[in-house]
Amino acid sequence: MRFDVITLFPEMVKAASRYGVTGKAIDNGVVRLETWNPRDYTHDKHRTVDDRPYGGGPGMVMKYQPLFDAVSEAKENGFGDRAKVVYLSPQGRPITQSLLNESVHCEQLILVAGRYEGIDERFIETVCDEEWSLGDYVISGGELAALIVVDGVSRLLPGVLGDENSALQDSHMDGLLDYPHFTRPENIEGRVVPEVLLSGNHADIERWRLKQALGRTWQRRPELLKNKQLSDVEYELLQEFIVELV
Ligand SMILES: Nc1nonc1C(=O)N[C@H]1C[C@@H]1c1ccc(S(N)(=O)=O)cc1
Repeated sequence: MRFDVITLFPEMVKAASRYGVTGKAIDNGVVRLETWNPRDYTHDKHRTVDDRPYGGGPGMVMKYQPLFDAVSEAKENGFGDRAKVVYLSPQGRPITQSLLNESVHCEQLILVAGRYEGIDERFIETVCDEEWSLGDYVISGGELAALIVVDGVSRLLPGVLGDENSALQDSHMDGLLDYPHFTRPENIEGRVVPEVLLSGNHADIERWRLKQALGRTWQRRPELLKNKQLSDVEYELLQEFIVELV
């Protein structure tokens, strides 16, 4: 899979991609990451990428032409019109696990990281296929959002995490929050590891983990359960969790 990030700060993106899961995926060739700087596609001596907003108001807006040319180069260097162009902005579709799961099937994701107050609307309308958002807040640049997409999708690719299952068992992978995790020592200042996890009984452990995931989701993010059709076993486990609370 190929990611192309359109960014005024390519070094920021490249540096952050050298570590962890993304770095490993790039090193073993499962992922290719390229950056394209709109400033390299300007034609004036000041290498202008932004300008004042029509209608007045604070801040600057990123210009259409440098962005357009940078995306065109990324497409030409990649999979052409088979690439999906995504603009990262607070106006976009929330970046959730299901969005990341869907994106695993893309051959090339061109991620446009905005700066300033945003980008010329005509670029979004004519060049971008989709708009995605980290959440309902404004950060200084779309690069962090792009890096989250690169990391979140890369870890789902076969061979990246080593044991593909661990990505599938992640929190939110099945619409639930994760169960609690423990490692040595067994006792930390009197706080011990749940007995079931030391039993070696994998069926009991799996049941306990599912109960914890259901219970934590009910406690912390009940709205996630609205989208989930609980099986009889899951419903029973959640009831058990709630009863044990009181
Ligand atoms: N949240 C986010 N998820 O992804 N990117 C996010 C983000 O805040 N990017 C900001 C730098 C850029 C930006 C883009 C668009 C707008 S605007 N005018 O559309 O409000 C404001 C600020």
